[in-house]
Amino acid sequence: MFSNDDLSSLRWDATSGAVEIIDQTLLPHTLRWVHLDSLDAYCHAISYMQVRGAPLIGITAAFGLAHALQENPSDAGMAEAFESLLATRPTAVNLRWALEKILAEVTELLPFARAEAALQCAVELRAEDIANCARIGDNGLALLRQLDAGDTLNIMTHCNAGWLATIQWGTALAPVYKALAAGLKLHVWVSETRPRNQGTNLTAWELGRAGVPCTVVADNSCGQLMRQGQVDCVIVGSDRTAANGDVCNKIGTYLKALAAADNNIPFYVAVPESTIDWRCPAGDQIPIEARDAAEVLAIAGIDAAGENREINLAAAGTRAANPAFDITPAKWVTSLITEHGSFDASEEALASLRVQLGC
Ligand SMILES: CSC[C@H]1O[C@H](OP(=O)(O)O)[C@H](O)[C@@H]1O
Repeated sequence: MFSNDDLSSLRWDATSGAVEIIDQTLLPHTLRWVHLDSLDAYCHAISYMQVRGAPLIGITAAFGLAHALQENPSDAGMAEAFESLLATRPTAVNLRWALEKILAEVTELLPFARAEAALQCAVELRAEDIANCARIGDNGLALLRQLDAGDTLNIMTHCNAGWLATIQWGTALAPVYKALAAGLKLHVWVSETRPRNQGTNLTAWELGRAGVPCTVVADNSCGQLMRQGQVDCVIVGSDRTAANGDVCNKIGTYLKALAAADNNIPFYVAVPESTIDWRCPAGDQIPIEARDAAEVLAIAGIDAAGENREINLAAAGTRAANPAFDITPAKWVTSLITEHGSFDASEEALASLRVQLGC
C-alpha cells in the first residue's frame, strides 16, 4: 500500500493520500506505524513527540495542513489549522517554515483546489528533505575524511538527529551513514540525552540497525571522554540556527560545545537550510520549549518480563524544571554543515550563503 521503504520516519500512500508515521515514543522496543487521520492526530503526534526532530516536525505539519484542507478548505479553516499546528511546539523553526511553504502554495487558490495542491507541496517537501539530508551527509563526509587517520574515527553525537528526525538519512547522522558506506572505520559515542533519552532510545536503535558501532554513555561522561582523547569530533543537529550562527539544539548541546572547545575537538552542527531562521538575528531570541516536569521526574522502559513500565525517580512532590533546548553561541561552533556546503558559524558566512541562495 505504501510506496516508501521502512527506513523513512513518515510514509504516504500516493493512491489514498494516507500518511503514517513511526510512533517514536514506543522505540526502541516497539516499531509501530500510526495512521494520522485527523488534524488532531497530527497535532498530537507533534506535541507528544510521536514524531520529533525539526525537519520531520515541519514535514509532518505540512501533511497535517493538507489533511485539514480536505476537511475545511475555507480561509478560516486554513487559518485555524495553521495556528493549531504551529502551536504544537515552539522551538524548531521548520514547523513555521513548512506551514508557510504550504500557505504560499495554496492561499491564492480557490478553496476547492487547496487540498490537492497542499498535498503535492508536502510530498515535494518530503522528497527535498531526503535529497538535502543526503547532501549534508556528503558534505559532512568530506570533513570526516579530513579527520580520518586510518584507525577508528570516534564521533560523538547528542540527542537524535538521524533519519528519525528527518525523513531519511538525518542531519548529524547523515555523515556517519555516508562514512560507513565509504568504508571509513568509525564508532559513535551516543549521549543518552536526558530527560527524553533520544540518544539511548532512538540514536542507538538507528545506528544498531545500520551496523554502526556505537556506545551509549551518560550525558555527564562526555566531557571526560573528550579529555581522555576518545573523541575526534562532535556532530549534532539543530532545531533553529539564528542568522548570526548561534545554534539552538537539544538541552545539553551547549555543555558539549564548551567541553569540545576546551579540548580542541571540532564541534560540527548539521543544519539544513530549512532550519536556518533568517528572521532571527541571534540565538537568545529563540523560544525555548519548557516541557512537562514529569519527563524529568519519571522514566519509561520495559522490565525484565518485557512489560512497559513507567517509574517515578524522585520523591513525591519533588519539583523539576525541563527546558528542552539550549543555545550554543556561534563562537563554539567549528562549522555548520548544510546541503550547500560547510560554512563558518558567523553572520558574514550566513549572509553570503543567503545571497547565494537568493532568499
Ligand atoms: C535534525 S533535528 C534534530 C533535533 O531535534 C531534536 O529535538 P526533539 O527530539 O525535541 O524534537 C534535537 O534537538 C535534535 O538535535
